[in-house]
Amino acid sequence: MRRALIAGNWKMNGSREANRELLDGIKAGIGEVSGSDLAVCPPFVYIPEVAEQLAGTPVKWGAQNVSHESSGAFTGEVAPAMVREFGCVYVIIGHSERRTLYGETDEEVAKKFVAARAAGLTPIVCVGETLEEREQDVTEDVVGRQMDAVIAAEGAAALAGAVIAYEPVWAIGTGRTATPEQAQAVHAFIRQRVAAKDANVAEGLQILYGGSMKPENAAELMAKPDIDGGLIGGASLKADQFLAIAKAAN
Ligand SMILES: O=C(CO)COP(=O)(O)O
Repeated sequence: MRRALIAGNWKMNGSREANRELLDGIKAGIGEVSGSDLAVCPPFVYIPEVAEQLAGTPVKWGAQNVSHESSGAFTGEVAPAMVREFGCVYVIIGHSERRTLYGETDEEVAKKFVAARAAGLTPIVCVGETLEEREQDVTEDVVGRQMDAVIAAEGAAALAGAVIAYEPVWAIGTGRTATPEQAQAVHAFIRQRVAAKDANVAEGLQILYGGSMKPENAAELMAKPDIDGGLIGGASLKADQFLAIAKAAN
């Protein structure tokens, strides 16, 4: 039985004050959540403060991106070991916003995956198709290609303990969620893609859904056999909504 993971991707949102309020709210309600792992991924600058505020709670934290380099003349970049030093357990890799707005390629994502693992981080690798790709009926080609790049980097065994997030680009921040059936179909495809190389790793792999997941649709999505949690954007900025989604995973 795979454990559920509910991870909040705060994106470029928050302030010291807003973060404290959000985390206080999460901490106050955490007692009612059982059976699933919780994590938040704030912007880099807030990580040390978030780490202090979450120390000793069951909520883990992570980064939204890292460099594939470990140190050196890479202005503006942050190395995996640096976020690890501040207690990050997770790092989101290859979010569609990074792929589309910052030109991250499958190869770049694969390199970041390798670097994150080498630093002891758990990568949450994002994959997903655009609306145009779905309409052209090439969702499996796109997601298969994105998965293959990561699998090819170090072999399927490297996915043991990693996390995949299926985030259809057309569902992110749009209020338009994939139906549980649409999501399940792609999740099953992803698991199958890994199983073709390593059945054990595929069986244990946490595959999250992301894209307008809300308290109202979370239970239905996570009831599907291959949906093991959520990567939450907007709803992770409200303690009550984030907790309600976590409870829906119970
Ligand atoms: O991109 C997402 C999480 O990484 C999803 O964002 P929303 O939940 O705001 O649609």
